[in-house]
Amino acid sequence: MTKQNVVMQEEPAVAVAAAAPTRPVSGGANHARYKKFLSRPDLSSGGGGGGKAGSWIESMKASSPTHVKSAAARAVSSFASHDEQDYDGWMKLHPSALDDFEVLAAASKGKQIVMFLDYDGTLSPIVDDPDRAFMSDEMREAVREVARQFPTAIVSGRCTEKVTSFVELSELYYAGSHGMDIKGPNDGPQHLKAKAENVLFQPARDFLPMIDEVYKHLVETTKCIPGCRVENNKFCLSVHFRCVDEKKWCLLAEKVRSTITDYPKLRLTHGRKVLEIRPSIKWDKGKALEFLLESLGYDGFNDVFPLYIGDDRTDEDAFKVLQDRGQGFGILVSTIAKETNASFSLREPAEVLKFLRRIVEWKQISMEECRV
Ligand SMILES: O=P(O)(O)OC[C@H]1O[C@H](O[C@H]2O[C@H](CO)[C@@H](O)[C@H](O)[C@H]2O)[C@H](O)[C@@H](O)[C@@H]1O
Repeated sequence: MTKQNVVMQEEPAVAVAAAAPTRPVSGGANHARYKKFLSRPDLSSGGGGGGKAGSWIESMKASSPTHVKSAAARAVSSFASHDEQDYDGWMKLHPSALDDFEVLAAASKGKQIVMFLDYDGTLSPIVDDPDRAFMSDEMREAVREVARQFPTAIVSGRCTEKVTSFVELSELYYAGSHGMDIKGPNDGPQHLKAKAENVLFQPARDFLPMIDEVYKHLVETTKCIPGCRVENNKFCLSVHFRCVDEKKWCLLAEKVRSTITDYPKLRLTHGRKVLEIRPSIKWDKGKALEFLLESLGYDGFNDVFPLYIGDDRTDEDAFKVLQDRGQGFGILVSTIAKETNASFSLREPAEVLKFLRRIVEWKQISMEECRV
């Protein structure tokens, strides 16, 4: 494997899209159940192509430097020591899920844990090339063990096919394209497979031709910008600027802005060094979490305990759902202090690995104790 530039820390930008009228869309056997969410405009954001490229640039710049600062470089900079102070205060509000594991375990005692895992920056480190964001074999093994103990879903901005090919575990649920492409496991115990058939859901299916058209247009118009990369995530698009010279960000923002101006049914959000274009439907990772809980038969039950681990701004929708339901916990993966709806934190994928191993071990011990 080629050595990748692993990114240590970043500040995510805020979402800056605008409301656009949406049309009802269809998508799979579960469409009727979730129709109520689909015809509403997304009021949390701005408008299709509306807004000025300048404000986009501010959001793009709110991210950390394009390339990684090494741990050593951070250690010697005064910026790092100031940051560390902020981080210590923040950690009091969002304690480490490893250090406070017992608190978390006690809260879930006697309840059915359901595990939700983001992919990039959570199970795999952030690297320059999105096609090479592989997860380690140890991580895969840990996720496999987790799925043996608890229903487990991967919730990602990537298209379901791509994230499935990275994770390579057929016993999981997958919610790709920011939750707009949900499918159940192909594998596993019969009772889970039966439930899985109820899970296929694609609320933005009508947008496929539009997304394809915009993808082709963006590939064409951004090809003059070195380092820019447009990724087709099936129901949404990612325009990566991690490897674009900062001097060209304005040009890139303008090209993306002018493209989506022609598509008022699309909206723009920001991720980690990425502009994300998606349908203006009221559907996100939080809605996907609720959908999966309901499909698994846990809706309305007090004895279910969802855990959601993620690093990105798009994961906040899921953290918020858990906070509003007063159920389970969100765990934010971050090495810096950030505003979040998550209750706990972990610093990086290496800590996620430790946490996953720990929860499996805890579950096995609890089961042993029940037997004796
Ligand atoms: O929801 P996620 O699973 O976290 O997916 C969000 C985006 O992740 C990927 O981009 C990010 O990771 C890349 C690889 O480390 C990195 O190069 C890029 O800068 C990050 O934004 C993925 O490529 C996107 O399509 C996802 O939307």
